[in-house]
Order: sequence, then structure tokens, then C-alpha cells
Amino acid sequence: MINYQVRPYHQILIVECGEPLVEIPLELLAWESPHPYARLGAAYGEYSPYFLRQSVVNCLIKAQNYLDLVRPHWRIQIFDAYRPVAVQQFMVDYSFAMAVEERGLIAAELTPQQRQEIWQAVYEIWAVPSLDEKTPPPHSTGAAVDVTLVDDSGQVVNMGSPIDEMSERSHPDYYANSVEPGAREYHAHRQLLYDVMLKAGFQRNPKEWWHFSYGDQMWAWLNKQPTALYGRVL
Ligand SMILES: C[C@@H](N)C(=O)N[C@H](C)C(=O)O
Ligand SMILES: [Zn+2]
Repeated sequence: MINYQVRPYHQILIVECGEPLVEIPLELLAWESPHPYARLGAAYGEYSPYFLRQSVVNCLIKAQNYLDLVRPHWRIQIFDAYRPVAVQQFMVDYSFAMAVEERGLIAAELTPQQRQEIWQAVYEIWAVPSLDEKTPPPHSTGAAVDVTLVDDSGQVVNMGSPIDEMSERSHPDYYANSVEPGAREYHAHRQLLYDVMLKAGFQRNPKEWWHFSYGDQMWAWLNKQPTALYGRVL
């Protein structure tokens, strides 16, 4: 049996600083409309997905400013930001159902091994929808954001794989040493996104080219900080 709860960053103590969730100033950035998870039926309650903690919003604006310097008229595009635990649960269940379908299987007829293999694949990429205050899903803290880039003609930049794909192509350095057509360009795009986000104070999820955070447990762990600034919001 796999223990899906084990994540190295969960050892980090959270000292909640109490900063509010604030709306992301979308006019400075790009965003997907309708929101990809809302379109699937995810219910966000009193907040929309376009909320983050105040300091995280400040970092995002800084990242956009850095991007302006190196690629005028390019935009950071928000795919997802604040995500209540109920939405985390919704997306985990949705991803499980999609993975079952992609394998040509039927959920009610899965063997224990098939079920375990699919859950393992889901939790490779999704955080557990935990309600434990010591192990909040990163997006439920308002500190994590999934982003990509839009170029000066308004086209979404090709990163070599879509956001949320459950495969090794999601790993940030997947194309670093690849000879596949387009690999150099995809890696350069991922690196550009990483550079501007890192410079603004974010850390990147080691398994996902699009997931960045500031102030949560994953950020503290990657940044070698003893404590995280943000716990679960609701
Ligand atoms: C799958 C992706 N959208 C994501 O946000 N993954 C991280 C690990 C999460 O669920 O917090
Ligand atoms: Zn994410």
C-alpha cells in the first residue's frame, strides 16, 4: 500500500502570518476564460480561483515586470491560483476518472493493483486534498499559482506539454537534454518562466514546470527556511 501523505515539505512548521487573500490584478496579466476547473464544474464558494495572498500577488507583479524587461508585451498567464480543499478533492477525483477512461478501463471493475497504479499516477501530480492543518494542499493556502506564458501576439507559448498532464513531460527539465524536435525551444520557454518567477521570489515544484509558490511549506522546504508563512485559508 502506498502512503500518499508522505511529502518531504510536510515536515515544515507553518506559522500562519494572517495575510488576507486578495484578488489578482488580472489587467496586468493574462488568464484563461472560462477558468479550466470552473468549466468542469468545480465550485469555488466565496472566493474565485483568481485570489492569492497579498505578498504572493506582489511577487507575481514583480515577475511580470521582469518579463517585461526581457520580452516586451509578453504576459504571465494564470491557469489556476487559490483552490479550496473541496476543489482539490474535485480535481483529484476528476483526474482519477480521466485516467481510468484513458486506460480503457471501468472504475467499478478495477483490480486493487489497477486502482493503486492509477491513484499513484494521480498523486504524482496532485497534492492530497488533506484537511489536516499541518498538511494543507499548496493551492489551498493561497500561496501557489499555476502559470504559463503568452507571447506578444497573444498566443500561448509552447512549453512542450500541457499544464496538468500526468506524464514525465511535466518535469521541468524533461526537454533539457532531449533531441526531440522543438525540445530546445520548449526548454528555453520553461527556463524563461522559471527565471522571472525565481527572481521575483517564487520556488518551482520540482515535478511541474507550471507550479510556483511563495511562502507555503513547499517554498520553505525548497528555500531551506525553517517555517512556512501560510496555512490553509478555509
Ligand atoms: C496538478 C497541478 N495543477 C497542481 O496544482 N499540482 C500541485 C502539486 C497541487 O495539487 O498542489
Ligand atoms: Zn499548482
